[in-house]
Amino acid sequence: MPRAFLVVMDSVGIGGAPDADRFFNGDRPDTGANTLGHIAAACATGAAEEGRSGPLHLPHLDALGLGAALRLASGARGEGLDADPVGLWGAAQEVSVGKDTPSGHWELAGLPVPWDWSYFPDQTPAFPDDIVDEVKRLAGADGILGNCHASGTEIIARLGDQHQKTGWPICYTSADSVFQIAAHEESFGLDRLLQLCEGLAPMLHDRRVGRVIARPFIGEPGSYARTGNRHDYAMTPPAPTLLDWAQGAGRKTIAIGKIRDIFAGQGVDEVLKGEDRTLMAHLADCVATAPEGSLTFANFVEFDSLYGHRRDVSGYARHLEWFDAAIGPVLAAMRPDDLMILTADHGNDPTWSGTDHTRERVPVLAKGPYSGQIGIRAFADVAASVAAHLGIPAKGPGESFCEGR
Ligand SMILES: O=P(O)(O)O[C@H]1O[C@H](CO)[C@@H](O)[C@H]1O
Ligand SMILES: [Mn+2]
Ligand SMILES: [Mn+2]
Repeated sequence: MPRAFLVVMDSVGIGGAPDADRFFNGDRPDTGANTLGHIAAACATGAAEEGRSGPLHLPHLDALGLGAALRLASGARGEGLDADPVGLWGAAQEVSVGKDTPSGHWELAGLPVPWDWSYFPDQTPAFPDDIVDEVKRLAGADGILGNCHASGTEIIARLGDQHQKTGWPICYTSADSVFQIAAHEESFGLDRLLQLCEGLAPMLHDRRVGRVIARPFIGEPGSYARTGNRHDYAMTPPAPTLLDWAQGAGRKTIAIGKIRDIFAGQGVDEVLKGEDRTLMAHLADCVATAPEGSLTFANFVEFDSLYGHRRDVSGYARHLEWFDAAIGPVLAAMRPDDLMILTADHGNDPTWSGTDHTRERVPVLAKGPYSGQIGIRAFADVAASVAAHLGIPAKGPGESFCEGR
């Protein structure tokens, strides 16, 4: 029975979104943002030489059509990405009115977000008093720190010391629909932070704030570092997604990385977590051993969290090159009737101003028993195509691009 592997390279956008002018980093619209295109250009001009060198080298992804998808989506020629695609390839654009991770993943899974998320204004204080009061009550603290838009690494460097002295949680947000709480794992306590976030989440979900995110960190003043114990408390998807369709059809569903959190556990049978390098080993194991008819859904977050938000062009290029080298043997180990789709959920152009995601089209690259160009599709077509390949009913608005190919 055919198996499917849906792999999201978090934030690997390819520009060209027709509605980019309606999304912002600070005051600057996202018009012209192009994560892959600008990284490739920086590499070609010698502007991304930390820990790597020269033109962007992605032979496996390019053979699947990454460079061709970039040209199709945005008209940009990615220097070094010139292969003639061998598989099924194209691009997709989002309709949900959010450039965040849940919006992108839900829509890829066949569920465009049917509402506008709530966002907090880019001002200080950013949060209304009743939310602040609830945080204080749940934390047993007399106040909060932050209460503003911020980058997570910058705000713990700035306020970590004060946090340790007062015991007040550091609360911040971004251009996404998120309420983030940073606290020291030892002086504040990891369990206490997780309980705080879990307790606060229902109030914020009721207001259509998509996620409350625990951001634990360790260390001393001047050397604070975030840990892998981040936890997202996300709103439950308002309707079944590809994961539920597959599970409902009796298929095994395996979530690699953040997928369970993004879907609030809905439709997930098994969870495999870790850093991206560990996740690639999990993906390889799933290709080797996942049962007939199963769906494996993976998210590789470090493109976004370690490099995109940090506006680290060399780091992003390094991670792309690591991913490309590591995915090669995984692709080679697939069975003839397997389908693997490699795509992304939004952009996060590391050459752009600000530290937020960028509205972009995304690549859709597939290895499996299909080939050809699929054009510029809807995100939801990915779910419909996976469902068609698995031979299960699709319940979303998408159309399969596998049919007849
Ligand atoms: O700057 P950090 O804390 O990494 O935050 C980023 O991560 C959040 C959730 O993915 C985004 O909304 C963005 O704010
Ligand atoms: Mn994302
Ligand atoms: Mn992000």
